[in-house]
Amino acid sequence: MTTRAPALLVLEDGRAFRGHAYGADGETFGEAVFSTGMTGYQETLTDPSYHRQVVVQTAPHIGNTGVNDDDPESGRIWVAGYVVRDPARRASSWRSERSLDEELAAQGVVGISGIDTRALTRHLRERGAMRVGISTVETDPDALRQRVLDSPEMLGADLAAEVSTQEPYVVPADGERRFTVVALDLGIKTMTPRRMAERGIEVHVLPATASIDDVLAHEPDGLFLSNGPGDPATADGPMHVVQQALERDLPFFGICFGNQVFGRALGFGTYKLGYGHRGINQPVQDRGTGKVEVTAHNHGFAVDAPLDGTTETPYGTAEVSHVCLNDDVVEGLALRGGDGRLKGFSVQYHPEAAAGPHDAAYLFDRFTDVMTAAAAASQPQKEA
Ligand SMILES: NC(=O)CC[C@H](N)C(=O)O
Repeated sequence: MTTRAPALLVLEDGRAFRGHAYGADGETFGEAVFSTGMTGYQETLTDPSYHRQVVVQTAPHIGNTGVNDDDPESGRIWVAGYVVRDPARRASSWRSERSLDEELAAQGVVGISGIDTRALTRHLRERGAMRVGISTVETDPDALRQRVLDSPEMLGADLAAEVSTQEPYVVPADGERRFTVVALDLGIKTMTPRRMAERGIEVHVLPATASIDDVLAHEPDGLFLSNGPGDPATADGPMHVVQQALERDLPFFGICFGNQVFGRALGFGTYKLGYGHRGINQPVQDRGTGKVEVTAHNHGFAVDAPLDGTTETPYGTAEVSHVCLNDDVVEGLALRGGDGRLKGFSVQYHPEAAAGPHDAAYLFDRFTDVMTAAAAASQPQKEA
């Protein structure tokens, strides 16, 4: 690979790095975040939750296994920009169909290579996630910084509708259908409905703007809310759908953005983390069983709920079910009815694990358990 043209990266606080063009030429802006995953760059790039974020990979070699058409988590690359230390000079994998550099260029994604990603990551850890610009056309850091300061912030960004499907679609159950679930697409990853389909769930994926009537029209056994980009404090529409579903005792499961929206529906607040959790080896404890699972994360916001004790809500009793052992951030919520039955739950991390470890796959089984128990509870009681 020949050395590409110079490129410039400038953070909103003025720190600048010089490297080389990677992917498309041009200029891009977004929120600078780092991901510590050693594998799974294709899944990272195509995760809609990264919309408007510039991802810094801490793994120094990126692109080694090229790009294939099987692993993407959506129909396109969503990251606003891509920052790597040392791109692979050639891709080597029997599954590879083209190089990552070619793919980024074909999809118009501006990147930068050859910069000290360790120094950049340490800077973001100390100062927090912040806006950034990458340019292959601007050489003056002050001029680029001015444009970074003019670009939109992540706090207050309402982005789910920008990545959501326009039209409803169905992912059929593998084998016999056991349950029907409506999934609100706030930025859903391909692997999530697949994990449900494997368990006999037929998934009706609806746009982020769907109403409770749209949901109920499918006569679902449960409601699911997906991951997604932006600030959960803006997601009022989906939050009302969750509240109306809980009023009707519809079993609920949420992942990531879905966990944050569930938290808001239960009356908790959300807040922005300093630099977030992004990687595939984050330790989380399931407080019900005491077990620790190694999990995949991608979140910059979190739910503000008390770690100890329970909270009474209009829909039942809520508690924090999972916690991150690195920093005590809330990683899951559980809602129980008066009889102690689990009515709904959610996690801040990624049990679909694309990419990542499969420790948390049991949560999809838990969803089928909740739907089974709800169906049993709604059966008319037999005469004694
Ligand atoms: N992966 C997600 O769903 C991310 C949720 C939210 N946008 C956050 O950054 O916290």
